[in-house]
Amino acid sequence: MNLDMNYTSCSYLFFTFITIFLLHRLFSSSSRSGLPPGPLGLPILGHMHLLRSSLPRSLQSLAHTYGPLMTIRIGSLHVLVVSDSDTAKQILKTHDPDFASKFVFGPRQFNVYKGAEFFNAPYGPYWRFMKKLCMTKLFAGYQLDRFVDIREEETLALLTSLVERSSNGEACDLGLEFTALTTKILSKMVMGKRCRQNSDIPVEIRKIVSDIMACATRFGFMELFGPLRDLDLFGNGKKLRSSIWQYDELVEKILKEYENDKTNEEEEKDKDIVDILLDTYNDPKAELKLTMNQIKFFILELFMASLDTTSAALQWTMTELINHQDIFAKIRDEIKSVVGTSNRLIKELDLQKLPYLQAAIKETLRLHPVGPLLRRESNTDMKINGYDVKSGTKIFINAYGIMRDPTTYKDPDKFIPERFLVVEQDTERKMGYYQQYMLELKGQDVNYLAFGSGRRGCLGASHASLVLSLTIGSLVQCFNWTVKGDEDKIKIKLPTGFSASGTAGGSSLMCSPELCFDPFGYKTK
Ligand code: HEM
Repeated sequence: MNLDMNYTSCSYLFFTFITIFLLHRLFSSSSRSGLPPGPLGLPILGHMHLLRSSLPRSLQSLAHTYGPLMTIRIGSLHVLVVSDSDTAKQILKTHDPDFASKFVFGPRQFNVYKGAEFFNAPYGPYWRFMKKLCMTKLFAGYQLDRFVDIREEETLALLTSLVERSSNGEACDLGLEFTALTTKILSKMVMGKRCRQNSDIPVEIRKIVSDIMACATRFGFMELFGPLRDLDLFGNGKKLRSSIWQYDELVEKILKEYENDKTNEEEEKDKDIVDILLDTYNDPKAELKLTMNQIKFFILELFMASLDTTSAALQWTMTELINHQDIFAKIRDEIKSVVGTSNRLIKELDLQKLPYLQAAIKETLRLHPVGPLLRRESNTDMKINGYDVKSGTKIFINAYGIMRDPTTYKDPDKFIPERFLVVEQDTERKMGYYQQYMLELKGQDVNYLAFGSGRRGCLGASHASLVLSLTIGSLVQCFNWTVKGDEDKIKIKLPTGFSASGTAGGSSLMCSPELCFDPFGYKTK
């Protein structure tokens, strides 16, 4: 009897094992096709049933089974997912030009500026032309230096409003404050002249850009089912198109005012981003003739690329600092040691002397990257990790997973800013702490991908880093922060690695500022 049972269980186990093995070979992207491995897929859904609300996190855990290069299918979307820094290095560094296109994911068919994209443009003449313009003019170092007054002025305006709230004992929604701050800074950089004449422009832009982004993010699910993506079942496409037309009306008016007010005497140093774009548009010797639609869409893309990202990064940093009061206190001490007895507010010039503040921001973005999955598309056939990667293959680089890899980062889920100070002190003698910091921030080191890396890395990283450091430094210097309600810590409701909503923790960051250093000098305790 026992023997029979053992025999039956063994046969059962044996056949189960063989069946699983055969099914795995049948459904997974096996080595037969030369493709990297991947889990069992379902018809139509693909691997959707294996993915949870945090896509980067789900992909990170699948990579533990299927390795650093795996095949994933989400509905009709077939992608290769890169989950370690060695493989990422091949894509972002060794073969960077061959992977310098991005695959597009989103409701492109409802965009009224068809074919005018820069952010998602393929690696071709238009993208190269605009990238050069960004690097040499629009976001060049000297241009960013010129915008220092805008950043300091708007930070001061934020502090003024918070001092007022603090003296009235009111809480504030930091999410809203940060989005207003980042819109005002960018609006003044892009179209400063118009903003000086009409201070409502940033508010109008923020409303339109928020509407556009809200509509655009509602498409995700339909997008995954190929042909369904063109059916505007819930009317989001119509809403999206109408918001873009609204933007078009506003930007058209602004561009016309620029053309009308144009004078030949204008000095280079007074030019804002719209001035430079229009100069390029009117330049008969320019390598490429820009169209008005390209200019309009480029401006919109700048707002879309920067508002939610910078605001979310600011919110995540404040969340981590409020939840780690010991680190908050260390940053304040560092600031005190730099401003000394001068009793003044920190300035951008001080930032180079505040490595702990910078490390805390860098550590926040390591844990909570606002762009957790980098997109790439191959331009040519090649082999990666011994697997065939055909031209046109779509790739996700899991920046979230790579930045939480325990082989690179000890205790990867913990908030430890000190981990960045050690590396920086080692390299300090070679090139200076701040330069090293900026290079790492921009993805020089493929273990740190908060701003992406390679040709398609973030173009606003230097600007964003200045805004983050100055804002967070000022908020730490001037206020003690408590969470509204009974809790002493902020509960992070959204799984980390998901930040599409642009709000840390998935809800508004309601906090109470208690003034401890008055930047205006009349209420200091
Ligand atoms: C904390 C703030 C920000 C974060 C965390 C962030 C992050 C990123 C990431 C992860 C990418 C994709 C990079 C890649 O695929 O390798 C990206 C691309 C980009 N970002 Fe940012 N970004 C921020 C702010 C900004 C700002 C303020 C601007 C402009 C003013 C900006 C402009 C861009 C542009 C134009 C691209 C596309 C580059 C290309 O495809 O050629 N970003 N950003």
